[in-house]
Parts: sequence; structure tokens; C-alpha cells
Amino acid sequence: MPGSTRSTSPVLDVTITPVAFHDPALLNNVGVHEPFALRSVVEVRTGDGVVGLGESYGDTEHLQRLHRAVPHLLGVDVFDLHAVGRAVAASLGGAASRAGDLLGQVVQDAADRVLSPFEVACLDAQGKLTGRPVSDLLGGAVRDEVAYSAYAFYKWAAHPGGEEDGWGAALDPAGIVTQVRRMVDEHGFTAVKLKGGVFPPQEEVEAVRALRAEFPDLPLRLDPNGAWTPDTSVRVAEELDGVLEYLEDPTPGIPGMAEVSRRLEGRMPLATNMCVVAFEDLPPAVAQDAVQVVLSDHHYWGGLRRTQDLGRICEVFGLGLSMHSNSHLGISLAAMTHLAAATPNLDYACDTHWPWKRADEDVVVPGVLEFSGGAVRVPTGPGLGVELDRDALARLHEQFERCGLRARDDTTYMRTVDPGFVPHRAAW
Ligand SMILES: O=C([O-])[C@@H](O)[C@@H](O)[C@H](O)[C@@H](O)C(=O)[O-]
Ligand SMILES: [Mg+2]
Repeated sequence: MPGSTRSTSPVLDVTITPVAFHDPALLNNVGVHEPFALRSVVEVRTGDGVVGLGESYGDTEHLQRLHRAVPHLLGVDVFDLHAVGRAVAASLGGAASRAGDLLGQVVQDAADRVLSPFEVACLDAQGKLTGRPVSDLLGGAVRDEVAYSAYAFYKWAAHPGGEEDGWGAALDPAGIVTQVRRMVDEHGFTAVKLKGGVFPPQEEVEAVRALRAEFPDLPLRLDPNGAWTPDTSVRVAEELDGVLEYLEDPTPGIPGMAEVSRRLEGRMPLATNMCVVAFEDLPPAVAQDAVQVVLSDHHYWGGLRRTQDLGRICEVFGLGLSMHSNSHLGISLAAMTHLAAATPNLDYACDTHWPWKRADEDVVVPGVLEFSGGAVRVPTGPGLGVELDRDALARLHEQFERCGLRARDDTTYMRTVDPGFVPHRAAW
């Protein structure tokens, strides 16, 4: 239109700060969590003096990719998310590539993983510039609060040679029940997920049965991260028919999950955050009816809007939609909450590792993200609605420098205790 002036909010500067926070000795199919979890905090500063926040992984390879994107992002309008996507793609040489996940057992889209924290930071900046919460920018919140599930882990009482973390050991059904009882009492969770793949399947079935006896009304899930063969997966699914709301990644890969799904003939919904982790995984998974529920995760699906796209695709193909998590801080919890609030069909309680994080270790100012009845109220302030605590950021960055960890490696860490340990992949 002649004479119209369209203002833009260009990216002036981007800061990426790696941080480390304490993580208990949580067991999984590939080993045990190391004493610190690594994350990165992304700050996108605009010409208007606004700072948008994002959070992502903190391993060296990913940090290098994030840094490579920065020069390409300078000058891009934070409202032009297509240009943000092009800038990230250009920084990776334009080539589509897949990158191993934190545990080296899932291959995700590298560009989508890099794009995610910048997209979230741009949305936070947009919200701050327009005075609207991110959920409004995503089409509006369809719920005021987002339900999360208790996330139980088998665990040791302490890291090798370390002090006890206060949660105690959980190495049998009674230990798991005690742990979940505390989580439910403290946070009010209304659903429970057990991380499996640690002990022989029958022991994990017993833990699920003990949970069912203690919590007769709560939906339960079990996730052995592909530790079982298709035969074992079918047997466990049949045993837990009517007990689990879904069974997550019992066996690796789309063909394996498809075989289990076929043999179960709809008796148990299968869920995944391992065999469908990028858009190109959807056509084969749908064609083979490999899964009935997809766990989204904006950290590797390319940010909040692309995860909403995933939600629509799931709806079209009659798939359920849930949400996955890794160890994370408050910027991610805020982003997950806005996303789930603005995605109508994301109606399972979302995963979160939140209860495993120390209350005094976060990069956001406390007060906004509180759990009540197992749910977090959707922040209503501009953008993500959370404020960066710069002192805490500096402390957790110093901890990153001191801790010496530069990539997650649960298997090598486990081998310091059990030298013969072999990851459990289709092992039972
Ligand atoms: O933190 C863990 O040990 C989990 O196993 C995590 O890494 C998984 O990505 C995740 O929670 C899952 O649902 O598979
Ligand atoms: Mg999983």
C-alpha cells in the first residue's frame, strides 16, 4: 500500500549460555543419569531492546550448531519465523540431516533441533512486543492449566561416592510406589509414567501392578525405551491390558512397533518418542499403523508452531498426541505449558522431569510456574511469562564450567560401576 510503513523488530544480538544443574542417579535402559544435566539458555535481543528466551540441549555438538546459526539470524525480523527457519537451515549448509539424541538411540532432525530455541525465543520476543502471552500467538489457550504426569524412575539413593539425594533408592515395586506417593502428595499429579527398560520385564510389570493397587484411579504408563523384543512387548501388553493407558516404545523401530501393534489388534495403544521423531517418520508409521499415540517434543520437532503442525497431522490420522520431556529448566516448562494450552488435541498429561530438579536450581525467577493438582497454570504475562534470573544463570553457568561434563553419556557413567553393562535394546 503506497505510503504504508511496516516496522520490523530485527535480531540485534544472540547469547547462548550453557548451564548445568544437579540430576539424581536415575536409571534407564542405557545406563544411569550423570550428576549434572546440561542445557543451554538462548537470549535473542531485538532492536526494540526486548529479550526473547529459549532453552535447549547443552552438549558440545549441539552448542556448536546453535552458535553457527547466530550470524545468520542477525537482522532477521523476530516476527518472520519463516526467515528464522531459513537462517537456521542456511547455517547448517542447507542439507537435511539427522542427529543422534542425548542417549544416542534416536535420530532426530538436526535443523529442527537447532531451530527450536530460536523459534521459542522469537515467540517470547513477539509476545513481549505485543503484550500478549505466547499461547495467544499460537492461536489461543483452550485450557487455563496444563496437566503433567508424575515421572517415576528406578534409581540409586546417591551417585557413586556422592551424598544421598533425599529421594532414597527405588529398585523394586515398593520403592517405586513410595517415590510416586511422594510426587503425587507434593505436586498432585493425576497420571503416572514409569521409566522401564531397567530390570527384566516381569519385575517392571509387578511395579506397575503395585502402582495400580496404590493409585486405583490414576492413568498409568510404562516406557522401556525399546528394551524388549516384539514377542516380549506383546506378552507384557497383554498382561497389562486394562491397566496401562498406553505402552511407550516397548521395542525399537517402526517395523518392530508395527509388528507389536498388529499382533495386539488394538488391545493396547502404543506410544512413541523414539520411532516417530521427525515429520518424515510419519508416513511410514501411519502406513504401517505402528503407533497410536505420538509424544511431541518442541525441542526436536522444530519449535512450538511445528509441534502444533504435528498435532494437526495426528488429528487427521486419528493418532493421539502426548508430550515427551528430557531433564529441563523453567524456560522449557513455560514453553511446554503454552504449547499444550494452545494445542486442543494435546489432552494427555504431559511428561516432565521437573520433580527431579532441585527447587533452588532454575534460570527463571520463581513464582510463575507452580504445580497445583498436578497441573501448571498457563502464564498470562507477555511472551512466555517468565523472567530470566541473571544471578541464577551465572551460577548454573559456573556449575557447567566446573562440572566438566560436555555431553550426556549414561552408558559410560554406568560402566564406572558395572564395567560389563550393555544397553538394553530389544534385550529381553
Ligand atoms: O531421562 C531419561 O532417562 C529418559 O529415558 C529420557 O532420556 C527419555 O528421552 C524420555 O524420558 C522418554 O520418554 O523416552
Ligand atoms: Mg519415551
